[in-house]
Amino acid sequence: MAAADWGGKADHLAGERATAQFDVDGMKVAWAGSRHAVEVADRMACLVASDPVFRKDTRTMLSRKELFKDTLKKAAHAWKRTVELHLTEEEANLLRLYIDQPGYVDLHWVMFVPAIKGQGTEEQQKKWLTMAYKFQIIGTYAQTELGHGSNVQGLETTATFDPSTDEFIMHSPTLTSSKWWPGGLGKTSTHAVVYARLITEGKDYGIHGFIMQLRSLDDHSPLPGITIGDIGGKFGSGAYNSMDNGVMRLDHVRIPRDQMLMRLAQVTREGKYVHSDVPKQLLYGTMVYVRQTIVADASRALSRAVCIAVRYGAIRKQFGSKAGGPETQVLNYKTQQSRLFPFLASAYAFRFVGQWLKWLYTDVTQKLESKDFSTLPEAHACTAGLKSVTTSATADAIEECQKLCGGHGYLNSSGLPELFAVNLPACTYEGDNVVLLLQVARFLMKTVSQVASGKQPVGTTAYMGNIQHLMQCKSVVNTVEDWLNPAAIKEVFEARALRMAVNCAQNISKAPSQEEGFSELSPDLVEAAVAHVQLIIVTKFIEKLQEDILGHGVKEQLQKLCGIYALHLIHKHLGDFLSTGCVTARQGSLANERLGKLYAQVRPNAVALVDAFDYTDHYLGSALGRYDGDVYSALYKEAWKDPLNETVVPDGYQEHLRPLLKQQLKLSRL
Ligand SMILES: CCCCCCCC/C=C\CCCCCCCCC/C=C/C(=O)SCCNC(=O)CCNC(=O)[C@H](O)C(C)(C)COP(=O)(O)OP(=O)(O)OC[C@H]1O[C@@H](n2cnc3c(N)ncnc32)[C@H](O)[C@@H]1OP(=O)(O)O
Ligand SMILES: Cc1cc2nc3c(=O)[nH]c(=O)nc-3n(C[C@H](O)[C@H](O)[C@H](O)COP(=O)(O)OP(=O)(O)OC[C@H]3O[C@@H](n4cnc5c(N)ncnc54)[C@H](O)[C@@H]3O)c2cc1C
Repeated sequence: MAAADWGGKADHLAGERATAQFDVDGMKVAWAGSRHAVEVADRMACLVASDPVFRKDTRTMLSRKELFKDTLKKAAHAWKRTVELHLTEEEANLLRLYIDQPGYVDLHWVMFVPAIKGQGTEEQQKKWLTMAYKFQIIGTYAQTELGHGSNVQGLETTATFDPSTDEFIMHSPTLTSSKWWPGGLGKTSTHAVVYARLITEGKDYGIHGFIMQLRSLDDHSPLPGITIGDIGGKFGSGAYNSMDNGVMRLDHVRIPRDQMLMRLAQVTREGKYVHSDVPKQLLYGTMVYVRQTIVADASRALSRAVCIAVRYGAIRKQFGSKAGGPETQVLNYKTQQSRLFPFLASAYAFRFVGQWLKWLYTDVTQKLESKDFSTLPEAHACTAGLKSVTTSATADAIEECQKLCGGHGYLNSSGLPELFAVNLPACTYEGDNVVLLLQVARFLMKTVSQVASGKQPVGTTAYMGNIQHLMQCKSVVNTVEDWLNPAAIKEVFEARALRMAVNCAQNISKAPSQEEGFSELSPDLVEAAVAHVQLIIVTKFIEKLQEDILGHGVKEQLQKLCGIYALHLIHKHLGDFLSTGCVTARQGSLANERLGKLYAQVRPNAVALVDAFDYTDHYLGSALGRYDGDVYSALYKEAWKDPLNETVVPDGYQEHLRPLLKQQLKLSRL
């Protein structure tokens, strides 16, 4: 794919590609999940790259208004192409992904539609989804308010049932109850799933979802009683500013009773509140769904940053050998490798755990359909924990990739500033990462207490059942090579996670109350949750290696990357491993020694390993990460596109620069 995109020009990275010790096509399949996935992704990426409407090379130079209009244009064009080409859902999602510009359509497909699917009755789904699928209406997900985001139970918007008219009265009673942040709400959405406190017969039944029409389908003006607008510019140029995150206030707006999403609970014609026999946590189901997709987004964002930094690192040269030999590619510096290759390994690790999480989500959804709710807590903990750990690591890594690319990484044309700005909020949206890790910790504390009372844990906490062994085992690693053994790696990760969780549980039990103990111990609980989630990622990587993986040398490269992922975590969190007694200081330094050897083995494969992500130059959007490695010409060309270069003498010269220079000159002659 990328080779076609490159169009036969000189390949400055050809030497790098020639040193690869594995079949890149095979790796593309392992990365994408199947040959079919590679093929569809290629087709959609090419469709986007070859269409001038989807150009994005001057995006960071547009004003907010221009950028927003450009987003509307791209979204409309994408829909036109979807219809004309009869794209499948899979193809349409990929098309949207490769257009690579956040916009109202994300909220429509990723939150509005799933919220109705998950919380609407069959009748409601039929009515609303029929229109949503044809884009006759555009929807968003309006949950967060000015005063509350994390604490969903603290939302203030009210939905009061009026039996005299069979309607709900939707109202924002305070300034802090204004809806604040929903994407697409500001200027685009015609409808929303609005979360509000349901009040009927004088009683507050807490948060429920309601479908509301916000704007006229004739002239797009807000409906009576609705004040609506954009919340203002956000971090970075271009980036998330293409999205019209919005504010909305409701002044006693009436909607029919049947616009309450009634799968989980109903209000009868008389105003009686009736709860279905499903857990009330299903109200949060849309967030579980989206958190799962965000893990895949994180691996994609991280892999883009790594692709840019690896390719550029192979082109960029600084300093020669003392004997006056050729200059060194910065990728050959050991410090560069030890900073960058853990990100390369993490990109693969997050990709595979994301594929597994998608499977878990599908499995849980099928169980829910047959009224088996037993795996819901684990699905919540896994999606919350993996969303948190992968997005935090990705944001940090993109920032570090900018530094790995030196000064040029700081230019918009490197693609990294926008990538960072677009992915940074993933640490906050769909649940602040710390808040979500505390949810994981809550789940772990429950599991520890169940284990203590003799219950055998299952799924991702099954390892806790091996408590006798894991609480006292000592790692058997004795040589550098021993760290190649997946069982030895898994054992120390399991022991670390379990011991940290048990320590927390013991310390909480010493507190005057469970609640006080949990609050006091929350920093430790967050670390215990991270240890558990990292264990899941390591385990899923190891399990991936047990599958049939085709292609010469592909499995061997993945084994090395798995080793790097696990051992860099041991190195980074050595304090945890030492303090819980899972490894000794000597074993820690053996792990680091092994890591250095793995970096050296990955080095000749580095460029091919990022080629396997199969990104077009269009999608990558980086002068530094071009497939052909022609970095300097690209940087030079990009610079001239800047609006400042439209004139040789800048605007403002006559008013400000000339008088200053003239005045100083006059003074110097006095
Ligand atoms: C159509 C297909 C499309 C595919 C697309 C592919 C192509 C992709 C293309 C482009 C990619 C771009 C897409 C990116 C889109 C992203 C857009 C993002 C826009 C952002 C949206 C938002 O941010 S929406 C708002 C999100 N808000 C939050 O997340 C709030 C966080 N807070 C909470 O979740 C809760 O309040 C919290 C869990 C923190 C606490 O809740 P509370 O009720 O107080 O609960 P608590 O007492 O702690 O727990 C009670 C009980 O419930 C359990 N529980 C909590 N949450 C859940 C859950 N979600 N599921 C199940 N169970 C849950 C909890 O564990 C407790 O259990 P027990 O301990 O009592 O057993
Ligand atoms: C780009 C973007 C897009 C968004 N899109 C949408 C959307 O489409 N629809 C929608 O409804 N919302 C949306 N949101 C809102 C988002 O879901 C919330 O911002 C998010 O859930 C975090 O809530 P908050 O802003 O209230 O943070 P706060 O909870 O106020 O967090 C502030 C700080 O307090 C800490 N904190 C909070 N509670 C605890 C606790 N219990 N223990 C320890 N520390 C705590 C947090 O860790 C954080 O450091 C979006 C947000 C962003 C940034």
